Amino acid sequence: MEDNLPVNVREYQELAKKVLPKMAYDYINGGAEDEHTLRENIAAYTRIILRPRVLVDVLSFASSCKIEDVNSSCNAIRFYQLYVYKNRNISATLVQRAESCGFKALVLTVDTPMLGRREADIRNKMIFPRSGNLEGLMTIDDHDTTNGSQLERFARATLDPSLSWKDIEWLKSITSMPIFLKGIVTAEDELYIKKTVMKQELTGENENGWHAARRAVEAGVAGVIVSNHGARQLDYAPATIAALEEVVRAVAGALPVLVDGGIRRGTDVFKALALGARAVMVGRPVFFGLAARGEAGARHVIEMLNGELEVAMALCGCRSVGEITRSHVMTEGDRIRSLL
Ligand SMILES: Cc1cc2nc3c(=O)[nH]c(=O)nc-3n(C[C@H](O)[C@H](O)[C@H](O)COP(=O)(O)O)c2cc1C
Ligand SMILES: CCCCC(=O)C(=O)O
Repeated sequence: MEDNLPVNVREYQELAKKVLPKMAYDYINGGAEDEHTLRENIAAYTRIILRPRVLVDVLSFASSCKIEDVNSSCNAIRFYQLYVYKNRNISATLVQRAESCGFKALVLTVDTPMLGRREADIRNKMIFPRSGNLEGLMTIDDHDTTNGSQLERFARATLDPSLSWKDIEWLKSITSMPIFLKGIVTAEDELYIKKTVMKQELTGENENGWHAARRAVEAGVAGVIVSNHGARQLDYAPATIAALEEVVRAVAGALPVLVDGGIRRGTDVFKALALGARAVMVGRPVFFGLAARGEAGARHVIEMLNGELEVAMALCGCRSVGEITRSHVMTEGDRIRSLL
């Protein structure tokens, strides 16, 4: 066993910064433009306060809340994240490969019709490693390592900026995997999703009911992920934890809502669940763990978050994830409303 293992995500981040080449660390850690949303993704969590309950007998908490309950990146279930390329055949091939490998769901990233301006990458003349997945499917003719971000040029050449709702229909026609949409931060998008999904499947007899919505979900979009791409796309997009509740309300139980962005503590996971997320996803913490200590580091990061969540749950008086409720947190909005 190594001495002095990091005890939290921030310490993993410090280690990752020490061991990674600057270009790689900046690529992983950086966000778009002023990095306002990058800071906010984390800061918005710090403004949410927990409201613990005491004397509720939580001694059995260790058995009831595995990270699997809240994190879709566990070993057992794999989701395949998809970009839609200008050449649809490439995306179709990737989808079919994922399906035949046993991936359980597709995560379609919808916030990247083009790449956000990541200024650290532009400054570092970032070179990105060729994706093995695209071998034989795409030849990328870019030997220019002297100018700007190579990833940005790759994205401009290959990603389809005309991606739209009709492509969801196309995706559904080529796969039986459930499709999650990743990159939603407003109720307006949510309502559109709900309407589109429900229009196809609702019979009218039970238009507002859970059953109809569930049938719709089974047949259509399986869920949405409130995400701003780790603040790497549109700077000044809302912090995801601040956007979550608006989206959850708009969906009104018709679809599961997941969230990512800025989660660095078990208490952050707790806050996201309290505000209506069915599960959370983490990005950079896993990269930091991986960079610092390989697979063991990545695993440790997830275990630490799980351990922190268990403690937070126990101290808030929650014996299972299902016992975490909206009244266990106080947001800035709640504070303002309480003064009125
Ligand atoms: C280095 C790096 C690469 C990423 N690549 C992708 C990607 O290819 N597709 C995607 O949908 N999101 C990508 N993301 C965004 C993550 O999926 C996720 O939304 C984000 O990292 C969550 O925020 P967090 O890092 O604060 O946890 C990437 C993030 C990082 C840090
Ligand atoms: C084409 C972009 C792939 C990587 C990515 O999504 C990111 O760096 O955030």
